[in-house]
Amino acid sequence: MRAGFQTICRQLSTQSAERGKKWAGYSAMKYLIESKPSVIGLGSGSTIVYAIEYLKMHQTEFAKNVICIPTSFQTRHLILESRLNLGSLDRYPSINVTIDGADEVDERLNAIKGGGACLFQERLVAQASRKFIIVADERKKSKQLGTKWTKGVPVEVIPMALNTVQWQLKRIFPTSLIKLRMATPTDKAGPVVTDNGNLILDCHFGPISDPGALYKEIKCLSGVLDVGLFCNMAERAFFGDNDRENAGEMITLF
Ligand SMILES: O=C[C@H](O)[C@H](O)[C@H](O)COP(=O)(O)O
Repeated sequence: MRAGFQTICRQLSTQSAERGKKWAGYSAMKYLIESKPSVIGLGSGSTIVYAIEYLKMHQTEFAKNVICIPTSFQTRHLILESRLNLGSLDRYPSINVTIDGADEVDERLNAIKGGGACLFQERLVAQASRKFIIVADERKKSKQLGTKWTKGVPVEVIPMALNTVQWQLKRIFPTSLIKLRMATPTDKAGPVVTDNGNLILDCHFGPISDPGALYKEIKCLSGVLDVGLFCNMAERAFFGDNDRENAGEMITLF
């Protein structure tokens, strides 16, 4: 009986989160289209699906012509499936604007990313972009990173460096839990493998007082490909309201 009640609560919370994600994805894409960019970056995850859906639904001249740069296998597939123009960083090293999801976002629009193991390509595309926009449902808004997203900061590590990087991290952060991310056993045995053939260490630091400094400290370890802390990159964010249909908030930094 109790388990049934919990299942219903979980379903309701998922449904309301989808409402928030949809508003964020649709609104950000609508906003992006207004500036008529020629090359756009598309992030990964479940919220970005709504942004791509909006573009697909509006089969305008813009949708026919805009070049879309993916940040993952997932997004590449979505772009092709939606019959949009797939581009690459090789051909388009400069991007007008990128929309991407996030796992937690603070008031300065610093974000934890990589909950879906897609951080490295996301950063490549974000750093090639003149504007970077975050889309998320309101649960992701936070006063301090590390307080809402409790699964840890994702760190992408090259497989041959796994043990030594894990050891280094434990030495630098002795009180933090550092865990190799494992796949769901029904989907794959063993660890999660990223689109780049690497592994993910989820690092539980608790509340993060200086995300920029933490990013630099971890990123400089050899064997670390990327760290899921995106600081001073986003200039705008769309947070969808989970309780009300077609509602949300846009935050602009500069
Ligand atoms: O690795 C995944 C990406 O960083 C996603 O953008 C992030 O996890 C947010 O995903 P979602 O929109 O599914 O919450």
